[in-house]
Amino acid sequence: MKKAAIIGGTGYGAIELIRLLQTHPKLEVAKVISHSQSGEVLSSIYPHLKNLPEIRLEELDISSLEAEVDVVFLATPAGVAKEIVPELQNKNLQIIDLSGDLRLSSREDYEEWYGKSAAPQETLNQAVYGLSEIYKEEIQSATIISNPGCFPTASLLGLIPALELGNIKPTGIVIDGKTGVSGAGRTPTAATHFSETNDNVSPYKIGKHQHIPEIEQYLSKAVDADVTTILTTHLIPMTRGLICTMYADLNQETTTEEVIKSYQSYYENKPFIRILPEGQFPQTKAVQGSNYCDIGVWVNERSNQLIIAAAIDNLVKGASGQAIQNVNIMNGWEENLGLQAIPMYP
Ligand SMILES: NC(=O)C1=CN([C@@H]2O[C@H](COP(=O)(O)OP(=O)(O)OC[C@H]3O[C@@H](n4cnc5c(N)ncnc54)[C@H](OP(=O)(O)O)[C@@H]3O)[C@@H](O)[C@H]2O)C=CC1
Ligand SMILES: CC(=O)N[C@@H](CCC(=O)OP(=O)(O)O)C(=O)O
Repeated sequence: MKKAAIIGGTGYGAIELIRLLQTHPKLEVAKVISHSQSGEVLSSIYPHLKNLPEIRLEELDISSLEAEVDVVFLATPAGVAKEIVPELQNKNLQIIDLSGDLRLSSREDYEEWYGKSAAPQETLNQAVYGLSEIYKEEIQSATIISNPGCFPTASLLGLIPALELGNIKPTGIVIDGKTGVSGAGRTPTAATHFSETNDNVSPYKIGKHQHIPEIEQYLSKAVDADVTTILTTHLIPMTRGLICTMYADLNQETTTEEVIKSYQSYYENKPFIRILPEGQFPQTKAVQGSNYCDIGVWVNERSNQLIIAAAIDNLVKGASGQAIQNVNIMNGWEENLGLQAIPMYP
């Protein structure tokens, strides 16, 4: 059994890792590290964890991690991993960062979009982008994984097949994203508190969302040319779930049936991608609590455009589930270990 440490122990990403790893046969949680509440028992903060063996939150001791664990998950806000990972990166550890700190290859882009100083270039160079279905080969030999953001996960999984297969033009792609409130983490803000989010749908971070450069970086990689795109994110009154509905111009006339077949073949043997049959579209409830990404497509023959919708659970495929999937790939294990639960419904 390999051992994992989780940094950022009292956050949503961390408790989702703990939930999922309960059923993992080859990886167990050995240490949960908290900068704000070390010494506390985690179930005193999260009562749903009460019947697990006691998890006492610990302080971070970077020097002892290598001797105690094999895998380190950083489920911390932007700005934390860029300080910690450089101290861990040449030790015998597999490191998975759930934040945006290591996702952008350009330090200037990070500083512009995140408003913080970037990680050292050497750390960025060693980090592999963990979009599991697309970069499996690179992930297999990685020691540092930069886990994708939630909107990038859904939009890249939805768009990359059509771009790589030449179905759509790389210009003028529009991504309309909607997310549940848990995407903003546990600390409440004026924008996320109940009376602001309940009975409301609101666009946010228009033109400024930190996932825009991440999406553009990997769309550009898919076509080997610079791609710009529009992402508009909306906060909606639900706890979990995220859906991106995307619009792109087709390169040539085609049918929904043909595009579905091409997606099915692109994602053959990818256990977490479910391509929906013609006439069906993804919905967040159908993936809730699971690592699935459901994708539906439709050719709008009147405008010669492709509509693609992709739904995930932001905390599972959008964060902790994909992080575990990446550890499975790095270790040569079955990709679905710890991730076999079917979605919760209704
Ligand atoms: N929520 C989501 O749907 C998704 C989240 N992510 C990313 O994953 C990461 C974790 O997200 P999430 O768990 O939702 O966020 P939370 O805000 O719920 O948790 C983050 C945790 O990090 C710790 N932390 C906060 N500030 C600091 C600091 N200055 N130094 C060290 N630790 C700190 C805290 O835990 P403690 O005090 O116990 O150390 C905090 O609870 C973030 O980078 C987020 O952007 C990515 C995709 C989706
Ligand atoms: C509702 C909400 O605020 N969601 C967050 C999700 C970001 C996230 O979790 O990803 P990073 O790791 O890139 O910060 C947002 O849209 O910024």
